[in-house]
Amino acid sequence: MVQIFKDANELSAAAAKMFVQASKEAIAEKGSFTVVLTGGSSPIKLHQLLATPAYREEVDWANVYIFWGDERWVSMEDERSNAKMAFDTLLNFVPVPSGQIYPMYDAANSPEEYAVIYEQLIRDVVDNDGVFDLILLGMGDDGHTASLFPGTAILKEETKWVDAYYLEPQEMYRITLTAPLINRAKKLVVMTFGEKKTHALHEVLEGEHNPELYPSQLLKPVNGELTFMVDEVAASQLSEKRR
Ligand SMILES: O=C(O)[C@H](O)[C@@H](O)[C@H](O)[C@H](O)COP(=O)(O)O
Repeated sequence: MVQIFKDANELSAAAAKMFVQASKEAIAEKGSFTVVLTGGSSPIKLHQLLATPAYREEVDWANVYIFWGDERWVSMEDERSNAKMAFDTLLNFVPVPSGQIYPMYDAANSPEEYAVIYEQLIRDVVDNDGVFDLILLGMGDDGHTASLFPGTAILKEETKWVDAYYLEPQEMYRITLTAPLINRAKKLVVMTFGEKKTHALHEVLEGEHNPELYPSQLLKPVNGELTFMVDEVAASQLSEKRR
């Protein structure tokens, strides 16, 4: 499903309502809400809204479990850290127990070792089937999502849930959930907006199937639902029927 909003503000407000609703449903059903946050700049407004009293008080944070979809392998003080961004914009302002926050980084391990540990953490905290209640994702200008970049071997991964690799062009390690795990989620939401995303969004949703080039095409939930929340500018090359 594609939802089109006037601008990033409207999109972020709708995403905040969706987050609240998803948390209520999951907690009513099984007592916990397991959510995966994304990096990049797209979720910043959503985070800031969730930290305001109107939304903050609607979420039962004591039962929320926070994971990440991907991370740049840098310390949590580094400006490039997705975890740092989430603490600075959301997690420092909401009463989620610190023991229920699982950054995708640990200085005591190598990225490859930590990928194995993180997968086990998901089995222990989420469930043995790796079904998250909500996975939030962004999309890069090139159609990547999480750290699933065009042309990388990780796009072919079929068994591991988490993996790490050296991303040559950025000269750093990335650690990421893989498509087989992401596609197990109950709810997958890709938030993306702005002119730089127009071309990739069109290719991902309406272009030829070529996930090697547009990895967001790998998003195909097995049992859950996939929603692209986009703004009018990003959607401007989509066919009429979507708008
Ligand atoms: O750590 C990362 O780089 C991300 O998690 C990545 O997948 C991001 O979501 C996209 O690159 C979109 O980034 P923007 O939101 O900044 O456009």
